[in-house]
Amino acid sequence: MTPNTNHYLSWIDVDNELHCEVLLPSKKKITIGRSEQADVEVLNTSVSRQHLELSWHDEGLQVKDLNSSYGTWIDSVKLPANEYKTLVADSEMKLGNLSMWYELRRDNESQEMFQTCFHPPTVNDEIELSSEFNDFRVKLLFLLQENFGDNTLNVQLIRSIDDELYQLINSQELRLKEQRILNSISHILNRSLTLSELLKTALNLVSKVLNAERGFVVIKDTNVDQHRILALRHFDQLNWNCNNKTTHDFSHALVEKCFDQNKILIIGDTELNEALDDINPVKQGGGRSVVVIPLVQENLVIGVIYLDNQQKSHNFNQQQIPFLTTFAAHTSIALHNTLLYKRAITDDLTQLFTRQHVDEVLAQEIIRAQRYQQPLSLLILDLDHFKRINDSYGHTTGDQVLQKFSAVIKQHVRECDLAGRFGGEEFIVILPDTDLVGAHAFAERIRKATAKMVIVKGNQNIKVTVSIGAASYQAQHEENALLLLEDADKALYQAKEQGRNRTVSYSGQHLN
Ligand SMILES: Nc1nc2c(ncn2[C@@H]2O[C@H](COP(=O)(O)OP(=O)(O)OP(=O)(O)O)[C@@H](O)[C@H]2O)c(=O)[nH]1
Repeated sequence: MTPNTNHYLSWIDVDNELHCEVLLPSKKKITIGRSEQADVEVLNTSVSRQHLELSWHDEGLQVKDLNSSYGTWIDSVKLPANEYKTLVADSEMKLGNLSMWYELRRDNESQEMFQTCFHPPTVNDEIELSSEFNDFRVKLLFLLQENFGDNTLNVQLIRSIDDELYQLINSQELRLKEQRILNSISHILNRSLTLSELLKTALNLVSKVLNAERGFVVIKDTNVDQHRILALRHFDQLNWNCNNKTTHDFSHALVEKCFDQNKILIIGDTELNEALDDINPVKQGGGRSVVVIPLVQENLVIGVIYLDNQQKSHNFNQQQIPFLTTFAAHTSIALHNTLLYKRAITDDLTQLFTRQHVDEVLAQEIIRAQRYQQPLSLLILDLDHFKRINDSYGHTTGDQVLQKFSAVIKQHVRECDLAGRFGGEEFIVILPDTDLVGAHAFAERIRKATAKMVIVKGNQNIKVTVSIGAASYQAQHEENALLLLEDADKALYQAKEQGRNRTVSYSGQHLN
């Protein structure tokens, strides 16, 4: 983690408001408590006025309980007061009876680090609600007994009214709790997330709410008519191959069924389900109780969430279907929006980012490089004599070359880099946190891999080379992305001039 990038703590309160506090670099410490003096004010009676301190250390985010009355727990272990403990992602933090989920994620587009704490409704609210309802129940029971409870029939009638009232209160409380969780989930999912972030977040949230041990999300990739796993939770890496339908893999079979049938499937106990005997679920790595949830767009299943609990029978049940249906609808809408956005910023032919998106990201990266004085480099890559390929083998083969070259770029970039098609046979790679020496070395790796690339056309092997211009952000560029692009372009021109199939780094000086 780089100390200069922005780090945020964000959380959603019971009124469904999203709050955000910048931690680093402006603030190294924040406090959570019930008083106005705390940086994060949480209104819950089991939270002390100054309850907890969060601070950044080299190892990451650390928590310290400030000698609170009701205590702080991380994953059910109580923290000793005034001692630091490193918080790992995906853990549950309890301040008194207020539960918060801690989640760490990096925003791929802005490269900023977010700390996300999500908390479901406070326990206190539910206690207050149920005690009010129960008070009413007791008073009603007393009144009925006093006025009508003089014979056995009436006593039985009063008891059955009370039973019904009790069931009603319980189910209303459950609905209320689910509604609040759904609101929070929808709020979180509607933040602009990348596809894999969105699916991981949805998977984590629904797993926590339903007490699922493991899960994964499969998405239908319409381009290649295949299913791809985009999020895994406590599952070993799965090799998903939808053509291999003969496999007796339990989870695969159920997910395929969900894709076909477009409905939520709940199996309370796989060992008791006779229809599944031949699959032998537990041995084949499936769970004891399982649920699969379709994500739907215009009546077509575009993805499936699989959840299971390996030990516990009936962890999932039919009463959860209304909750799951609404959850699936929220997630499907967020997924649809994310896919639309992804399509808009992706070049059809190469599946790299579009020029417009690259321009936007470059402008943000330049601002960040300037503000935090971090290195930033840029490559412009141009295939050599590409016109000859088109002229000799035709435009379709030219397109295949562009696709294969794009795949080479994709194989080499890191998660935080951004590769785009700049137009025609010209490409661009933005390299955050990389100086000119690093950018040159990276460019050379791509250049060499491109020279080894072979495109087979009939009995001919087509080979191409690439020329690359590299440039790095300098203070004199200020916030002007065009100046940096011009430097990289000048370097590319020199690479072409010097005979192609080479990388040139821009070495010119900028004068104020
Ligand atoms: N197949 C295909 N060709 C394209 C595409 N976009 C641009 N081109 C072609 O790419 C070629 C670029 O040619 P030039 O700009 O002369 O460059 P070059 O032949 O690569 O020569 P140098 O860059 O100087 O090494 C042109 O023939 C364009 O028609 C595309 O999407 N598909």
